Parts: sequence; structure tokens; C-alpha cells
Amino acid sequence: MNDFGSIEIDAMAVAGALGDSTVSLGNGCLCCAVDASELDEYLERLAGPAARIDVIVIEASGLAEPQELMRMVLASENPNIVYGGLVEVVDAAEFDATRQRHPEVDRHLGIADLVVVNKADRVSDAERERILAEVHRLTDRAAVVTASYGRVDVALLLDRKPVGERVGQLSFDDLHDHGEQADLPEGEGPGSGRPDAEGHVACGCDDPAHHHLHAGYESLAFTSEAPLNPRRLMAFLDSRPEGLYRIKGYVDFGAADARNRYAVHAVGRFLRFYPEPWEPGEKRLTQLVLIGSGIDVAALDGELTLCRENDEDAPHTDEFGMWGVLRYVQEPEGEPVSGPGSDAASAPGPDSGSDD
Ligand SMILES: Nc1nc2c(ncn2[C@@H]2O[C@H](COP(=O)(O)OP(=O)(O)OP(=O)(O)O)[C@@H](O)[C@H]2O)c(=O)[nH]1
Repeated sequence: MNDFGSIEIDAMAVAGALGDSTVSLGNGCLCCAVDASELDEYLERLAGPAARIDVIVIEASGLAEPQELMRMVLASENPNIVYGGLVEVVDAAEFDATRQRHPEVDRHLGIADLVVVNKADRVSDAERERILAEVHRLTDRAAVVTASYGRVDVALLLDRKPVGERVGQLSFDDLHDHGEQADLPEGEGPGSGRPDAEGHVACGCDDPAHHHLHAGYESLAFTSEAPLNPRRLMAFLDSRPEGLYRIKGYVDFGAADARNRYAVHAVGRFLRFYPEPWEPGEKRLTQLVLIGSGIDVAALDGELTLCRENDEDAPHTDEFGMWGVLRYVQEPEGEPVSGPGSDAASAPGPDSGSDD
């Protein structure tokens, strides 16, 4: 798991399910690792026979440069590592907007071996057909499948072989390491993939033609030990700026729902909360990662800080405080919303999947 932000939300999301069979490559984009040996260290741990793992999936951050990842896997010195192909996941609901912001996406699709056009349930049949046709036009012999919630036949992944001989398609330039790092401590400076003090991430390579998607992004990692007030957080989310493209993490609403933490996902204007019971003894924290371009990181940090419960809040007397949040909890079919109290399912205006 390679997370863009310094709080490893994605790694946290799968850790429980996958345990020792994951390694987390946090805080910074893998494609900016200086050389393949850094990746090799991790692959070594997963590829040994004792781990009994057949396939290693590198889940890059959504902002990674796939060509760089391919370069690193191909450059691995571990004889057990064989490059198995590049899978690109397209968010059908955001496809046009993403391409507008990032024309590089077309190039990424062009080198994919398998393209999963996901969130098919969020677009009409006609829209899906149009996107599929467009993806086919952009890909080079890749298999293209549609999916909802990423559910694809696992055989597609296990049997994937790279289309053609990839090494032959990459130029010498693609395969050689990009530039020397300046005299900075390891893991710092441009090219480290780590955000600087202002949250900017820059690629340190000398090649002006080498644009990394994440170079234009700012990220904010927000942690709070004090619970967040649900009404204030909803007001923050309702007024989130256009450039704030992605929010993910976990929220502690304290006494407003003492049983559950709330995983939160925002992608563009899409917003969803997922209540899940706190583990016994788990430290109750709010941890959020916000990613966007042209966003004022310090201002957002300040606004989130103001969402914390304060002495004037009396969550136990605000029985409707969670309703705004529960509108964005999807009811599993036939089951009531797992909310803070028995009347949670009667929260007004349940949003059954549409954008806000
Ligand atoms: N309706 C619908 N929602 C989905 C689908 N796949 C994912 N989601 C929801 O979309 C939200 C964000 O998930 P994704 O877009 O998959 O996140 P991601 O691509 O891992 O995002 P990054 O970590 O930013 O790369 C979550 O609330 C998911 O439950 C789908 O096929 N249909």
C-alpha cells in the first residue's frame, strides 16, 4: 500500500483484513523513490517462499506515475520478482473531470495491461458505453472490464501478463534513474515524494517532460485526539472548496456515537460515511488526509481544528447532532443504518448513493 499522505489511511483500511501479507510504503509517492533498491527491500519481505504469497499487488497512490513503478519493478534484482502487468482503475463517475485536470491519464491508460472501469453503478448505461469506447480508444491492446466496487474476476489479475515486451517499449531514459539527489538527508527534498512544509510534493528529476501527477497537489494530514462535532464537520464538508478533490480517513464523534468510528470518503462531490465499531482498547482518534490542488492547506487545517468538540458542546443533549452525518451512510440492503442509537435509521433524507 502506498499512501500519498503522511497518515496511512489506505494501509489502515486493509491491515485488519490482510495482516502480515501487506507492507506499507507510506508518506510519499513510490514513483519518486530514488532507486529500485528501496522497493526491493519491501518486495524481499513478501517474495520469500516462507511468506507463501503468489502475487504481489502494489497499490500505488492515485497520483503515482505508473511508468516509474514499472521501471522499478523491472529493475528489481530479486530473481523471484517477475513483472505481471499494470492495472489501471478508472472512476467512471469522475472520468471526464479527471482527464480534464490531468491529460496524463490518457498516457497512463495507454500503457495499461488491464483497465477496470469502476463505479459502473454510478453512471447510466449510455454513459458507460461512451466511457468504454473512449477507454478502448486510449488503450493499447489492454483488456477492459467494467466493475462496481472493484469486483472483478480475480483470474483477470492472476493471469495477467504484460502486453508485449514492456522493456522494449520503454526508452533507455525511462529505465534509468532520474538524476542525482541534492545533498539532503535521505527521504527529504524534491524527489523524495514527501510533502514539504507547505504540503507541496515535487519530483526532483531534471527532465522537464517528466510530469508527475502529484507535483501539482497539496495534502494535509489532520489528527485530533479531541472528538469532532458532527454538525461542524458537516458544515465544513458542505462548504469544501472545489479543488479539495479527495478526503479519506476516520472520524471520532465522541459521545455523539461512542460505539463507532466513521470512515469517511469524499471524491469530488461524492461523500460517504461508514460507521464501524471501535476495537476494544483502540485509541480514539480522528485521522484525516485531504488532497487537492490550489487549496489553502493552513486554512483547511484551521477550519478542521474548529470542528473539534469544545467546552460549550453538550453532545448528549444534541440528539439530532448526527443526522447530517447519517444522511451519508449507505444503508446495506435490508438492514438499518448502524448508527449511534436505535432511532438512527429514521434520520431524515437518506442519501442512497447520489452525489451531495
Ligand atoms: N457507488 C460506488 N461507490 C464506490 C465504488 N467503488 C468505490 N466506491 C466508493 O468510493 C469511495 C472512494 O473510494 P475509491 O474512489 O475507490 O477510492 P480510491 O480509488 O482508493 O482512492 P485513492 O485512495 O484516492 O486512490 C468510497 O466511499 C467507496 O466505497 C463503486 O463501484 N460504486
